[in-house]
Amino acid sequence: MIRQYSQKEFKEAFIAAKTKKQPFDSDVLQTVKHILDDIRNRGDEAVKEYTKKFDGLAAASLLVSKKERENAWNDVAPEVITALKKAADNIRSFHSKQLQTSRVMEMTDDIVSGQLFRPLERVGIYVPGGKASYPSTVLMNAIPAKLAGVKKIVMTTPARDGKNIPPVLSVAADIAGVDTIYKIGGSQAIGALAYGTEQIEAVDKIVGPGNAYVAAAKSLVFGDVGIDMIAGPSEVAIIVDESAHPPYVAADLIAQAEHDEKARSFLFCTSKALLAKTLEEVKRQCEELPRKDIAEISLANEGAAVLVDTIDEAFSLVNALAPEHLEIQTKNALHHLSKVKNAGSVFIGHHTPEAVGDYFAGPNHVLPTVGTARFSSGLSVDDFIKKTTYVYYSENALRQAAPYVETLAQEEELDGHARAVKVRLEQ
Ligand SMILES: NC(=O)c1ccc[n+]([C@@H]2O[C@H](COP(=O)([O-])OP(=O)(O)OC[C@H]3O[C@@H](n4cnc5c(N)ncnc54)[C@H](O)[C@@H]3O)[C@@H](O)[C@H]2O)c1
Ligand SMILES: N[C@H](CO)Cc1c[nH]c[nH+]1
Ligand SMILES: [Zn+2]
Repeated sequence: MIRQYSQKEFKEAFIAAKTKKQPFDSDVLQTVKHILDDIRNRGDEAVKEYTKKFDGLAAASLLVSKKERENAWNDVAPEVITALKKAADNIRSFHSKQLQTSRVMEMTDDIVSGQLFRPLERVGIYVPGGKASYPSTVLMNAIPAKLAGVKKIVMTTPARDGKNIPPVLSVAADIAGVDTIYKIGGSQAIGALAYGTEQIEAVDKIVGPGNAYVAAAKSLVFGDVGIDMIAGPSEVAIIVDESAHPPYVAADLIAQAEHDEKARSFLFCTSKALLAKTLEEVKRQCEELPRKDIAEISLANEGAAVLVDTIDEAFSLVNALAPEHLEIQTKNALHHLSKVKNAGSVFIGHHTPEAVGDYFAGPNHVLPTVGTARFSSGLSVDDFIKKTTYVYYSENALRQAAPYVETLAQEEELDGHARAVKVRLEQ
């Protein structure tokens, strides 16, 4: 099942190796290029054709109507609605503390400078819906946008049954404050959001995960619109010592593996006996899993277990890997937090499975993958805010600055820049 690697082998296979960063191949890219061009040229007509072709939905309007949104509430179990509302409260509370307001950096009689914080006007949220529905992803994407003050949040997701979107996605959208929902999936959704059609107004930024077609489309429209990130397959790295419980560790490795055949679950363990027990437990638990096939493929092809001498060695490998999720299941786990340099989100102690973060705890579950946690962060309120700097100088302040500005302008041989200062001080 999960293969064991020496530290050296692990470094070669997962860190030094030039892992493919783009989660799509050139065939997918070509298909998506064609779809995007078609949508730019033919608008709604093309969107409808692809929606019929890929999702089996043929409809005059792809908008989820007010009536459909109201009816959805009758089709979702009360306990699911309660859980969504409770999760939404936690996500809102966590993200509300990320909010920053415009700030003044300097304020004297002669100089005022600062930063204006302004929300994006229109944001598109892609919610995957090909193989499964993810209401948690609706909350994770829409709540930070709403808190940031985005004026219009437009969500798209495919109608899996060829008719309607899953009611639970519509209910989650209502709870999170989504304004408009369209029954569109894949690259045609990304194209419609990026370029606009007769029915759909273009947005300023597109966020949310999706399959290879969605990822390829997001990479191609970037520049015309903003995007959050290109999400690759999910990952978890778990650091454990002899205090860990094999059934807990195994369950968490499997929880990530059941997402996708390409998901990556890594174990770093200081105890040989515990490592062996955990791998046995993984085998046993997989047998009971409805998504056994996906998890087994993922664990066998993409998983790795590494025996380390010390916890510090485990952190050194994990920091080089920069995983999407890191779990620390050791004694005094909180004390190790300071050793984390690169990871999307960290889950600390024996009673904090990553699943609690996927749904409920408050931090965002849209996180950097395949090593990109070295230079980027998970989705947050900041993704929906633009920061504009401003400066005011009095004549006196300009006079003080003039010699320096003119010197630097001359150094760069930009006489026009120097003149823009001089001309104001000549009389
Ligand atoms: N990182 C996260 O937070 C997170 C959360 C939820 C899901 N995910 C990931 O999102 C992905 C969801 O994938 P999915 O497929 O279930 O749903 P999806 O909604 O991303 O993709 C479905 C769409 O793909 C398009 N498509 C399918 N086959 C096509 C083809 N041959 N040519 C052109 N377009 C085609 C169709 O338009 C269809 O509507 C999974 O990999 C899952 O692990 C990630
Ligand atoms: N673990 C996923 C991100 O890697 C998010 C998710 C959604 N639902 C369940 N899990
Ligand atoms: Zn998950």
